[in-house]
Amino acid sequence: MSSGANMHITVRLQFAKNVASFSDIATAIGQAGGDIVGIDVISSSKTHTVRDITVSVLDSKHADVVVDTLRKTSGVKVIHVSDRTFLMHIGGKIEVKSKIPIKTRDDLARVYTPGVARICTAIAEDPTKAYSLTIKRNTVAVISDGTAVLGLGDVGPYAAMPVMEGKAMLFKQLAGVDAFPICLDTKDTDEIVQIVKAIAPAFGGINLEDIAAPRCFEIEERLKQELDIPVFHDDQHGTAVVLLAGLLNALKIVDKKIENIKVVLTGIGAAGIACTKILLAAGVKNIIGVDRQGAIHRGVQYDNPYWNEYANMTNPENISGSLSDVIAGADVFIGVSAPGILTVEDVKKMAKDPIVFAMANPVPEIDPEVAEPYVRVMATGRSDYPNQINNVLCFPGIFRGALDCRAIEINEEMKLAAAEAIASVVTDEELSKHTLSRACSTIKWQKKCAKPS
Ligand SMILES: NC(=O)C1=CN([C@@H]2O[C@H](COP(=O)(O)OP(=O)(O)OC[C@H]3O[C@@H](n4cnc5c(N)ncnc54)[C@H](O)[C@@H]3O)[C@@H](O)[C@H]2O)C=CC1
Ligand SMILES: CC(=O)C(=O)O
Ligand SMILES: [Mg+2]
Repeated sequence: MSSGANMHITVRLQFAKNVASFSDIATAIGQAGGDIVGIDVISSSKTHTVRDITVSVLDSKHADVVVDTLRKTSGVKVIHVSDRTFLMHIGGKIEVKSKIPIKTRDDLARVYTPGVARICTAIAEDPTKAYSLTIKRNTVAVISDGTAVLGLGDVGPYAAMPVMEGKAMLFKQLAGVDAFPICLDTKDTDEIVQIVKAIAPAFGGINLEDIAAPRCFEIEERLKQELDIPVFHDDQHGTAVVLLAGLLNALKIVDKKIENIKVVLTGIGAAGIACTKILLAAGVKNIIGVDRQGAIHRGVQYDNPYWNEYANMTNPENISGSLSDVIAGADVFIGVSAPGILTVEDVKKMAKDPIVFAMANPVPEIDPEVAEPYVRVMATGRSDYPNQINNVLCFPGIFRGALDCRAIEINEEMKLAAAEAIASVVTDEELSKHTLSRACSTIKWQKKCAKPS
């Protein structure tokens, strides 16, 4: 399955009018499996035409095939190839803007020295004034060490930036929260805790992102203890909230009760452990976690202490075996693990009306188009398929609520309330196997989360 969401390339071509026609070009692209979605004439002379042809392709390899085919077409010269997703990232995706124009010396004297000194003094005398006189009350730090970026793994702090910039955009656009991407060039737990504590005065909340398990658990716990602003590991709690929201709606479609279902969840890391905990809190009784070595069960001493704890709270029948073994009879599959690990054969073994949430990004555990004929409800984490179950449905709104009521934490009750609120955005009349969730719907429910803690 393609990892490039809706990948389009734009190829600028020059072709000699007496050698090649546009239909030759269209045929070449079609034969290479590309789909023309746009044509712009750039210039035309008696002998040559230059056109920008935008082509939908499956992925980067497929793009190379299309371009190679064009290069081999007689009379055609490829001038350059661009990718609209790359174009969107040139120079980064966000910027800082002033709220007040500085037009006069008087303005300057008030926003900056000497006027600003009186503001500093006021805050020094009463630090809570930082909430009214600085950006703190509406600003969140998006912190990553780049060790578990989407499902790409440890790609490092530089490569993590596009995701963190994207999260900052979503905070702003969906909930009006100002967010800064901060990617740290360290994997040391103590150092990360120390750095985040040291920068905390500027922020009203800390959103930890894409920090690998199990280190993420300690970092979050210590920061929660030591800071008086909400600290929220999005991959754990944002994911858990949206998963529960999606499941509540999916269960209505299949008419099953949460306490009766069997759930198999793959990927017992940051997202998987938090998803399991919220499902247990919501009433699921039978949940089996599967990681690379198979089902997590009691009777094994795992090196990962979180898995020993996991074995004690899940898998009531203490079943061992591979994903293919334990999936038999499951009502729900939840994947927060790795691409392509669920097969159609596995899905066929599930109970009647299977619910499959293949949430790994960017490539899910099963291609939704392959799974679709065998499942009742299918969801992924992607924006280019129906039923997006992605923490973007949660983190902007839950922080909006937390900042507005100046909450000092985001607790379990707030997460459950957020899940129910997100689920409720889709009304019973609208609910169908293709409208489980509504992406970008945080504005409507965020107010419900904004209760003082
Ligand atoms: N849709 C959404 O909103 C979200 C999706 N995710 C996705 O979930 C995945 C995991 O993310 P995190 O929990 O943050 O990472 P993590 O690194 O904390 O955990 C990943 C876990 O998956 C396990 N795993 C890897 N390959 C596996 C396989 N073949 N079979 C079974 N288990 C396997 C790893 O051993 C590890 O325990 C990523 O693909 C990520 O993009 C994560 C957060 C939100
Ligand atoms: C969506 C997200 O946070 C992830 O895949 O890591
Ligand atoms: Mg993430």
